[in-house]
Amino acid sequence: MKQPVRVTVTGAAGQIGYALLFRIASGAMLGNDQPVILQLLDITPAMDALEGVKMELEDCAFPLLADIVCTDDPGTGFKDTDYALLVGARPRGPGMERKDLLEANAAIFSVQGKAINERASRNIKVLVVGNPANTNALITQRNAPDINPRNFTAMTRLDHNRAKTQIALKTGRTVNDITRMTIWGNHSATQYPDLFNTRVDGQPAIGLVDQAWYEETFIPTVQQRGAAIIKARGASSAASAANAAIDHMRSWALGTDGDDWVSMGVHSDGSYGIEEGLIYSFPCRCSDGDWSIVQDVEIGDFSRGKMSATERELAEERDGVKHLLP
Ligand SMILES: NC(=O)c1ccc[n+]([C@@H]2O[C@H](COP(=O)([O-])OP(=O)(O)OC[C@H]3O[C@@H](n4cnc5c(N)ncnc54)[C@H](O)[C@@H]3O)[C@@H](O)[C@H]2O)c1
Repeated sequence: MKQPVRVTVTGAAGQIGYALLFRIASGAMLGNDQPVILQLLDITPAMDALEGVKMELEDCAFPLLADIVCTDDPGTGFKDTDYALLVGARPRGPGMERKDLLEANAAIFSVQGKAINERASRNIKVLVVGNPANTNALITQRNAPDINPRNFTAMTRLDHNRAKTQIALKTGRTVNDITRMTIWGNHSATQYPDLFNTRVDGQPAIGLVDQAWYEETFIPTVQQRGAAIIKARGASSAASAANAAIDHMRSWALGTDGDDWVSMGVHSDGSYGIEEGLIYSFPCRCSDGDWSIVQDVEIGDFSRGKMSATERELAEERDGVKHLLP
């Protein structure tokens, strides 16, 4: 049996946490041979609820679950941790402007970045789920200057999975037939799901649908899916978000399949002309616990316009919290 690794989950008492922790403990994220120690971080008022989640985890008698730590102290939550899923975030309250939301989250993620810098494993892999995910990831990264900036990522895998299913449904195939999906940019309504490079059974997806459906139905459906779920369910997506977080970390830790790729919000190195340093979603392949941006993906004028729009939004979000970045 391998040595246990430490996995920190913030916002562990929330609804995504509830859909996430049991799957991490069962081996779905890091494999059936990898024991885990769960380090669960939430705020003080959530400690009773978190204790209840811990009791349920214990009651599952998961063979891979080596220990559970519950805490409201970031220093304890991130101590020696190998993987961190930053789910807890401040939701938008009534009358709250976008700027207020960015600032409230900047406060949370700067504290967590500092704790990661001081306490976590130097090889930590960080996934930010809490919104605005890309900018929260940037804030966390900037507050952890001793850790490689490539170790901080933001989740666009839910958008990626949504887009795969939408094109599979349209073309009468299954998700197994869909490869090379890409979500470019921000996890927001400006994200750009690219069908020019997606393959359906090896054929370019764009050739199987008409441009009007692509622009007027597919793109808005993927971009607005989160809002559609809130409207239908009366609560935001939780199980599908948890599933995407598992997929993201599993791909990063254990690798992507063959010549397929996945979408990850990662530190831009200037690829495709995207401003260096932004946390931007690119097509990525993973192996040996590392990711790389897939190069030479075809970019036409339509894609370029959409990629630039979502890049501009990310630059604006960053500028909105500039005074809070070290
Ligand atoms: N990237 C994506 O695709 C995606 C998808 C769905 C949801 N989300 C985001 O994920 C986040 C969590 O969603 P949820 O439905 O689980 O929300 P939730 O309100 O059910 O749970 C959030 C939890 O975070 C905790 N929390 C708040 N501040 C904290 C802090 N400073 N430290 C630790 N914990 C803290 C809260 O106490 C709560 O338990 C939201 O920001 C949501 O917008 C992202």
